[in-house]
Amino acid sequence: MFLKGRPTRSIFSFGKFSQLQIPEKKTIESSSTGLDTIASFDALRIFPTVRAAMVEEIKSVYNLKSTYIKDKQELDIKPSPVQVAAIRKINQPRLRKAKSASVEKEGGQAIVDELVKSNERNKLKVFTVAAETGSGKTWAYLASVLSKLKEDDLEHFTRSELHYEKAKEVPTVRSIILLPTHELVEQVYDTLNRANKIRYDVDELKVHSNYAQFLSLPDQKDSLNLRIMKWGSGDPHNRLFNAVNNKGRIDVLVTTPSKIAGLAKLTNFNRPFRFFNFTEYCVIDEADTLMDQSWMKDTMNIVRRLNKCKDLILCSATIPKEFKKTLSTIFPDHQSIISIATPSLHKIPKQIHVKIIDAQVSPYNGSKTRCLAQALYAIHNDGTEPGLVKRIIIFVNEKKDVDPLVESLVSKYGHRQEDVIGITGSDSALDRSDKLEPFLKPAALIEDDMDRSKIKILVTTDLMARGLNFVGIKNVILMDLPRNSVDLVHRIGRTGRMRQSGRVFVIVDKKTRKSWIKGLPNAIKRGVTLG
Ligand SMILES: Nc1ncnc2c1ncn2[C@@H]1O[C@H](COP(=O)(O)OP(=O)(O)OP(=O)(O)O)[C@@H](O)[C@H]1O
Repeated sequence: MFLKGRPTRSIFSFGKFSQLQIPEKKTIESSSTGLDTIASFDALRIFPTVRAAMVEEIKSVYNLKSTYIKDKQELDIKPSPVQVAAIRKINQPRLRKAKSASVEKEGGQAIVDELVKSNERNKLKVFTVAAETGSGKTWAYLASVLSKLKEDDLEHFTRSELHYEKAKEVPTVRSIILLPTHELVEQVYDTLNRANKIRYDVDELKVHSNYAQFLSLPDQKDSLNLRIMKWGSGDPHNRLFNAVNNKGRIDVLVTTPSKIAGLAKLTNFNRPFRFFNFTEYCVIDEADTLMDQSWMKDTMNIVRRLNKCKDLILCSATIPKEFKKTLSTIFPDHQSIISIATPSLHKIPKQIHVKIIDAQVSPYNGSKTRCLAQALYAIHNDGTEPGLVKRIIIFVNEKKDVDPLVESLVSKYGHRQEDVIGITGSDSALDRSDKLEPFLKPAALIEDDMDRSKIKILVTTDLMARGLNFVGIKNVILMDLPRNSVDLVHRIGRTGRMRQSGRVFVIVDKKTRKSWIKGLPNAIKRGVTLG
């Protein structure tokens, strides 16, 4: 195993495929202050109704199968480290608009003061949020964005109720969440939708008096009542235009960069980007993907158009080496970049156990498929997850290998056709969503499974490795060594999410049986940062 870097911080280098930026010590230290003292969302600056809806949404999808808790209402939801670190830094209040120039300062000085304040109020701030997989980054940025939308509404209301009502009719998109795939658009949209529907009793929230009048409004007192829209693959462009033109502003638009970039090709709409002229908050999730060369053009075309954007939040579980350079070319003013990184960034959660299986030895004699079949048999019969459908995710590097592997597991190794599912980018969005469904919710009881499956195997590529919130998956098998350490982190991160346990089996053969990969399990156990 390569251990390099200063003795105090050993790095596990993923061979020549090492692509992960070593997290900066000062960033981690500045993000870590107070992590151990803040054990409740109440201690964080979150708009009260957003906090209430968030906690209830997290409870609503919590996987009780990994706990001894019977009723979700008994859950005590505490903020994860990235949520503490990100919300504290992002949700800083900006200078609010002064009612009138400060009377004691006459003439020029008052104007200068107001200009300085106006710059501060409207200056673009770029936040980078980096934390390990499954650590709750989605709510780390949603809590911040939704709080700002509510604070802005409160400010409108404070000026006058008429002003507040008029603001709702302005045809604009107030905030955008950008994600790389249709599945992630669905996932974040579903999270927002659930939170938006949560009913709360404002009286029970014990809110500060300056919220009371605002929160007694009919459209505030029972639920967040935000206008949330997903604009995914297959959704026509005029669906966005009609939504904004006919019903007024959209609070949160969840979409992909290519959807918005596609507006530029429209000839039958004048000024198709006009709805983004007043967008104030933008999140780029899986930012290292959306800012790599294949996505960069679309992503940056959008960011450049958001000339009223105040907060740009770049979020990811991995910071590749070139990411820092990319950022400094786009945002030369380093002062405007506020980096947030948790101590566990680029570390595999310790509750994930990694095992290397050598397909070169007997009885596999170099056949990785035979080795895989044996691993599946062993998992199937190891007594874990009793009574539940065991779900296993297998990652291969090449899309062309998915179907042949599915076929081989069924025809050669006796698995039932309905128990082995292959997903690639060639599948339609609808097919992918149907196939993924059993893996995106807690394990079902065998007797409740429509196919009476005892095991459900998903064979897929890195397309499904990023960001997807697989629920309660206990076994991930890497049929091929990932191309680099970024992909390794995301594949492994489909299990062991939010402090749950998980196992990862890495199958190697003479081509990939590098000496260093054998050091991976021990490096993870020792909490070594991946390079
Ligand atoms: N404070 C919390 N306490 C318990 N569970 C939480 C908390 N915050 C979020 N979760 C749950 O943790 C799971 C993972 O959250 P999320 O998908 O945001 O992780 P992530 O950091 O974005 O992962 P990835 O890097 O893989 O995208 C979700 O099911 C979410 O409901």
